[in-house]
Amino acid sequence: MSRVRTAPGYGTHPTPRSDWALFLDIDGTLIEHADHPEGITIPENLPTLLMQLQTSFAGAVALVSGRTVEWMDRRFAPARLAAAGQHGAELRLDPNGKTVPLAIPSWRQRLEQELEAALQAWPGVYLEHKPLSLAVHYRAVPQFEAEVKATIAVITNRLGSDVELLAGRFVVEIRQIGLTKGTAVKRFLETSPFAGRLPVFVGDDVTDEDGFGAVKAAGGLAVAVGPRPTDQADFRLGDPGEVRFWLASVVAESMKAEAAR
Ligand SMILES: O=P(O)(O)OC[C@H]1O[C@H](O[C@H]2O[C@H](CO)[C@@H](O)[C@H](O)[C@H]2O)[C@H](O)[C@@H](O)[C@@H]1O
Ligand SMILES: [Mg+2]
Repeated sequence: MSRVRTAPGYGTHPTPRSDWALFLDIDGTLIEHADHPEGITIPENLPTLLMQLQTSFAGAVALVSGRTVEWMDRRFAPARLAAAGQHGAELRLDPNGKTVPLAIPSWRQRLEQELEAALQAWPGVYLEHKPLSLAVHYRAVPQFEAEVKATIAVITNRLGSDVELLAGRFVVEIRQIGLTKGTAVKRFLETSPFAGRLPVFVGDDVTDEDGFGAVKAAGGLAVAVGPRPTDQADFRLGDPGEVRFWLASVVAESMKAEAAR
């Protein structure tokens, strides 16, 4: 596998192969972070880029995110991809198929009520309501991190053993135990058109480590985005702008190869 480095400031990335199965995280990987989950900007050419990638890899491209699949469809329209949402709690193996919720947490309503009440103590902390999970964001007020995390731990401890906390950057995701980006990737790799391809996972955060682990266990490659240290990365790109630039070059290569056939 050759390692490519281009202009200064541009990270390392693998040489593309037409037999890749590509797994893409969203926030911090395809799009730049913003202070609020709905404050992000979708670059104008991103939906087209995603559709071109689907063509380049015969449909073997999936979004694997903490976001809901409904959010992905709405914000990336007209692009519609295979997808795993809410950190593996929902799955859509076929872009034209239905999204399957894999976990309906029994504790969600009680947790929502208790968190809503408790988090009022820290103005600026935002509770994101997702159907199968909840996310507590403290990006706007990072000074409250320790107190917010301690409070979440106390509340979730009361809810039983099937609750899992997942700490990301300025966020604590609360979800049903046992489903991760890694379990989602494994499921994709058992299914056409992903099965039999070389899996490549691109992600920026601690929640992507499960995805990295799953592709590496299948002989694939992990591409880290941004500065967060990780032992699993084979390659590293600096930020979502570099990721999009790289993916566009992958599409261009694939179109050139197709035209030469
Ligand atoms: O798995 P990802 O695609 O990386 O999604 C992870 C979470 O992303 C969103 O939250 C994060 O991005 C927001 C916008 O930049 C930012 O304001 C927040 O602090 C970040 O945690 C999203 O809101 C979550 O639902 C995702 O799980
Ligand atoms: Mg991310």
